[in-house]
Amino acid sequence: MGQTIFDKLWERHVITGETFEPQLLYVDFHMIHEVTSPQAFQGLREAGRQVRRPDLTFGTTDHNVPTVDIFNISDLISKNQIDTLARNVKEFGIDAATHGSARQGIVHMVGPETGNAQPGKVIVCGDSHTATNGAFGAIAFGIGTSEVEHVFATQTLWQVKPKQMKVDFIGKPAKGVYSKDFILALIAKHGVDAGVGYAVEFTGEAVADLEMEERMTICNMAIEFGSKIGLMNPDQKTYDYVAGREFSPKDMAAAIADWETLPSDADAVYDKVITIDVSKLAPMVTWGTNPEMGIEFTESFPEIKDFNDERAYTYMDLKPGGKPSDIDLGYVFIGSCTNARLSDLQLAADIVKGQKIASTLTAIVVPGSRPVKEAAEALGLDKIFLDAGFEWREPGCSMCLGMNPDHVPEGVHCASTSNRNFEGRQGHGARTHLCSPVMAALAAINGKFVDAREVVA
Ligand SMILES: CC(C)[C@H](C(=O)O)[C@@H](O)C(=O)O
Ligand code: SF4
Repeated sequence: MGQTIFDKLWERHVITGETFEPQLLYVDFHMIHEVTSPQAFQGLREAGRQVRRPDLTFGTTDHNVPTVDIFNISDLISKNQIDTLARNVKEFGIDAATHGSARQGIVHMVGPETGNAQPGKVIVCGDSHTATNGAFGAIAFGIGTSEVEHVFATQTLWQVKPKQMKVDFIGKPAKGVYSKDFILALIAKHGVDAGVGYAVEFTGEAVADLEMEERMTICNMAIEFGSKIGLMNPDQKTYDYVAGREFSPKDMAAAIADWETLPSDADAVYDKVITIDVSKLAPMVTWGTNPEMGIEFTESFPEIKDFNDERAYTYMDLKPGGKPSDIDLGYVFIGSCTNARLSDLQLAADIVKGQKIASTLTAIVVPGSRPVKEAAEALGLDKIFLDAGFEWREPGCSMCLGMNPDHVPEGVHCASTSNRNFEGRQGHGARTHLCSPVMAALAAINGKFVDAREVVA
């Protein structure tokens, strides 16, 4: 019987234990950030332990980073977490993209950018969007703080092998429809719980056609589909992305020869298969308070079917039957580990170029990392955004979640390229509408959502 990429990677990493019982997995790479690592370091210290493989561990600061002046951290908890990370990596001998350094960025951007995200690896991080790295053909998943401590001490982790699902994206998308729309459409159709207990392989010609950055957007939101693990088969685009980075393999030819054995076999068996024809998709916009509460731009907000819908409509101050184009937007946020890579900013800048944002709203662009910020500035994208009336910020998680000074004001509707639209996620009473970077850029210009298919040539 054929094997999936997931089977192959799992098998390579099991140290001990029986299938369907907890098995001890070897961890190839461990990313850490300032929010979920302090207690784990403290645990090590109290037990008199060291980090077993500091060379396989890498840190960055992201969640608490102020994006106007990164060194002016007025919130004491934030400052303490950022200072603590700097102290801990120093004490335990870990390499890090420290505050303000050239490699700094959102943790799920730093792994790929430094060449640490590679096919064949098991990658973990104390953060739920770690599956972003799965786009490289890796098993990558988020872990809790006690597991972070376990990985520090042993470079291993106990895990039960999950079931497997294949999500086949077939067809070619219309212009104006992006990978963000693929994943939002999958979640809207099947729900935020559909992936619970599964490792999800995203595959099909529509995935093969995507560039690596667009692929990462899909794997990033596996957790919004309920799955800790989302992954893709590596191909030439993957190898080209990994090559030439700081931590890419010294012998790329040998690495590629191995990576070519990883993709799922044609006769591999899955516990569940979902097929989505992306040629039938339209740009997506969420109307409610979880990522499943999303519709195609041309649809109306659905009828109330349960208490959750009722509560979401009240929180969002919207009504069934309304349209995305009716939403009175006051904010636009282009950022986050879902959609703040260079290609996202380029797509948004192409829309914005030579235009002005609507006078009724505030719009900010927050590059996901310093390398992205610098590359964007080298291309003059910062000027395009600034000329249009956007703010151009320092990299960090920013307005994706209210852990730093960037908040959407209470009651204000925000078009956001991030991944979560929970109550209060972008600030107390903030009303988030998830969408692609192009939909967000168009919304900034028009003051309301418009159909990207009618604008993108
Ligand atoms: C703060 C962190 C633990 C959290 C996560 O795990 O995802 C955050 O990154 C988020 O996106 O909600
Ligand atoms: S950008 Fe948002 S989703 Fe990504 S790690 Fe930061 S807070 Fe989490």
